[in-house]
Amino acid sequence: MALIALLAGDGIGPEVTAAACTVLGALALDLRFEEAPVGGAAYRVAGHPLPPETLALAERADAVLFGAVGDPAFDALERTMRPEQAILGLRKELGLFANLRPARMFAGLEDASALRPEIAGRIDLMIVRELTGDVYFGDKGRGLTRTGLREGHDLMRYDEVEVARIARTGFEIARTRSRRLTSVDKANVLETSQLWREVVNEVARDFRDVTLSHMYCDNAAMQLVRDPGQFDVIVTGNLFGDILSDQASMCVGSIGLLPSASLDSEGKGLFEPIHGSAPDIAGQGKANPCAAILSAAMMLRTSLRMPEPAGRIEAAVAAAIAGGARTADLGGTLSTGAMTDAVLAALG
Ligand SMILES: NC(=O)C1=CN([C@@H]2O[C@H](COP(=O)(O)OP(=O)(O)OC[C@H]3O[C@@H](n4cnc5c(N)ncnc54)[C@H](O)[C@@H]3O)[C@@H](O)[C@H]2O)C=CC1
Ligand SMILES: CC(C)CC(=O)C(=O)O
Ligand SMILES: [Mg+2]
Repeated sequence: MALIALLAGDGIGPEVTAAACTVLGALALDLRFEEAPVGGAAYRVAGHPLPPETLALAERADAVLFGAVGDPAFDALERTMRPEQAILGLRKELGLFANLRPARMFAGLEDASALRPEIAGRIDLMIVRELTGDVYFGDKGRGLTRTGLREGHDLMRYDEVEVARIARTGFEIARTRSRRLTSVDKANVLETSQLWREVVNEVARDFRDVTLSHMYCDNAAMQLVRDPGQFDVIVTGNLFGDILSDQASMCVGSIGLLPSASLDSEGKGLFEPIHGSAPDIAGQGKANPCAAILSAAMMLRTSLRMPEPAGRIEAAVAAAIAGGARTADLGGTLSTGAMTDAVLAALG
């Protein structure tokens, strides 16, 4: 029986993970759930956003199902104690360097996209985001300039091994899709990106069957709304991938639709929607649970090697949406619970 660490977190995290668990429960799979507090919820009860017991559970579980962290009540805390540190800590401690964020247009949802329907209809892409390096993990600090001005810094840094392993993931995924890989960087101005591009080109020699192109991040952001159909797999760094995936979500209708898998070198992983804790709608039953439900499907397919129920969940979400089920973010009126019911009904 597979052990799932259930880390619901803050804001809408508990609402959307509950929806995901309801859907998993309907499939009567051989899964056991163990819950632990994380983020602001953990800070409240244990004085730390990532208590050792929570990390230990995540380490011994077969997979982690994660909601979101972030709570405005803790905005004044120093950075290392903020709820968001919990997800960064989990990614680093568990070695989850590869973050897969698929974005595809669901049939019938073109009207919800920020793009024209004929453009939105072509979207089916995978963002492969490096997850344990870059400015989120480089040296950070505050100080004073020589003239007494307050300053802050976050070092952008990658080494060649970190770039090569995420590039390899990008190429391998491209091989399972249409064999087109776009590496996104900012090599015109960043030394880190020049190393990134150099190493991606070196790794490309082992994947001659994949067509590699390079694009600067600012252009990629523009192309994502101009002609997203040109992209199949995008491989990029932590910061650029974070931003581009939120943007991609609006191209397909809502941030409430995009799931993610964060994987280590053996395929063990943490599965979470790409969105945050959404304090503006927390506790109101407004959250779209689809991203969390689809994250549970990614968990089944990727870490637990259960492709059949994963496919059933994905098909049920698509069928519910095709049948007109819409939460407020998609222009509809369904609550989180009613949207989950629509998915359950489509599950049969
Ligand atoms: N992995 C994580 O735990 C993440 C945590 N955060 C944290 O979450 C908190 C809020 O951050 P924001 O920048 O507001 O980003 P957010 O993703 O939480 O929300 C952005 C906007 O999207 C909406 N939204 C998000 N998820 C939705 C859903 N499932 N259904 C319908 N609407 C949804 C929200 O209502 C809000 O208007 C912050 O503390 C942030 O640091 C942000 C991103 C990821
Ligand atoms: C705490 C943030 C780095 C999380 C985030 O925005 C993300 O992973 O998408
Ligand atoms: Mg983000």
